[in-house]
Amino acid sequence: MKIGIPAEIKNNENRVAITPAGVYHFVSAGHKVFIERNAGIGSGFTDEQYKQAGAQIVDTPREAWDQDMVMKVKEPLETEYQYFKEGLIIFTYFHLAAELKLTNALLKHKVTAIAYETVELSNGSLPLLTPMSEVAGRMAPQIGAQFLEKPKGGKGILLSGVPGTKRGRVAIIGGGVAGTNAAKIAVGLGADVTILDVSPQRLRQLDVMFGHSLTVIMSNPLTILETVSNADLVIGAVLIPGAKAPKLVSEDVVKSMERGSVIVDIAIDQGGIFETTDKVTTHDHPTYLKHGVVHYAVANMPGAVPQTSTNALTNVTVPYAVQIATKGLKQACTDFPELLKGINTMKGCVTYEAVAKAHNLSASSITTLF
Ligand SMILES: NC(=O)C1=CN([C@@H]2O[C@H](COP(=O)(O)OP(=O)(O)OC[C@H]3O[C@@H](n4cnc5c(N)ncnc54)[C@H](O)[C@@H]3O)[C@@H](O)[C@H]2O)C=CC1
Ligand SMILES: CC(=O)C(=O)O
Ligand SMILES: [Mg+2]
Repeated sequence: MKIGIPAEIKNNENRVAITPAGVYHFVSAGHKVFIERNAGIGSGFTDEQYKQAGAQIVDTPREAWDQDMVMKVKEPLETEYQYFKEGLIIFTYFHLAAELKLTNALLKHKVTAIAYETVELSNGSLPLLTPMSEVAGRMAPQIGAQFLEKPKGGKGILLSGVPGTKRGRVAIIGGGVAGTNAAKIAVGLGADVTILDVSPQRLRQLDVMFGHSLTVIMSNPLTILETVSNADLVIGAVLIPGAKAPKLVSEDVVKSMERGSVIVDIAIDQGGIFETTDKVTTHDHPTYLKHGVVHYAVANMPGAVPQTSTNALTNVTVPYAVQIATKGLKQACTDFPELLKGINTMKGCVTYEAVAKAHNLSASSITTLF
């Protein structure tokens, strides 16, 4: 199979979909890899390193896109829709429940869209989302700490406090991968941390993990109101796989927060869990102020730490991509059923229930389309 790797074009997206080790993996299995010039520079990989691993360097995005399967990191942006063609496989993050225009373009051009974020193992875990949720979760308290500083627009509180003063209060909504990783760092920084989740089983696991170093609370509208209105920093980390994020924190609850408090909505890539995170921000302009609260809503947080993120992401994506290239998509899905869940569109149909629901469409069964 011929695999194309375009350079990422989203704001400050410095990750790339393949490392030289990944190229070597494909080429050893008999495939050809075409990488856009300088696509790896932001992650610390030179064209020379890719060439040595067996890739061909191409000068234009079109040459990278004009292959059988394209691997990317972030969802295709509008300027990339021109490269869509019937039967093309695109393997990347899509977040389609929050992306109507992109969904329509994929359907119109009969593209097979395999979304990293919905590849799901039988135990419900999301192996291709996990590493980036780990990264974004660990970044969230350090970003929050920075925007709590007065010159950055915050109220001017140090999360750890110092002897004789109050510690900063951090509320984390959603105790999955991103939330747990955010909690680890927030506890490490010395903050007073509360984590909320709706799964009783998850609450028990969090209790075992963290002991008395933080407070674990059942998530419901009242506990959200109480915790958020008293927090200096609120981190949104809820996910309903593939679906648009539920708006769990109302505008009134945000209004009840003290001026200069900070919201970091990690779940913004699925639409965000705050009524007030109604727009996505970029690494260039990461925050906006609403009701006196600093809102951070960057949908590609891990793009800012590419040396960590590219390696963590490609460690898990490339082995699946090599299976698809070697066996064909149908056989790869038979051998690795988690990949079947990753297919969001194929042959002009939406094949993922939660995405179809988000756009008032009906989902087709993938097995009838193969
Ligand atoms: N902005 C960015 O750059 C990035 C965003 N993400 C996003 O972060 C979000 C979280 O991802 P993961 O942690 O991997 O998901 P996860 O599935 O591991 O965790 C989600 C948690 O939310 C909990 N939950 C569901 N409903 C809830 C409610 N009403 N109240 C409280 N908790 C609730 C679930 O029980 C689960 O524990 C996703 O939207 C993901 O796409 C991930 C990486 C980067
Ligand atoms: C998961 C995701 O959206 C990201 O890593 O950018
Ligand atoms: Mg997006």
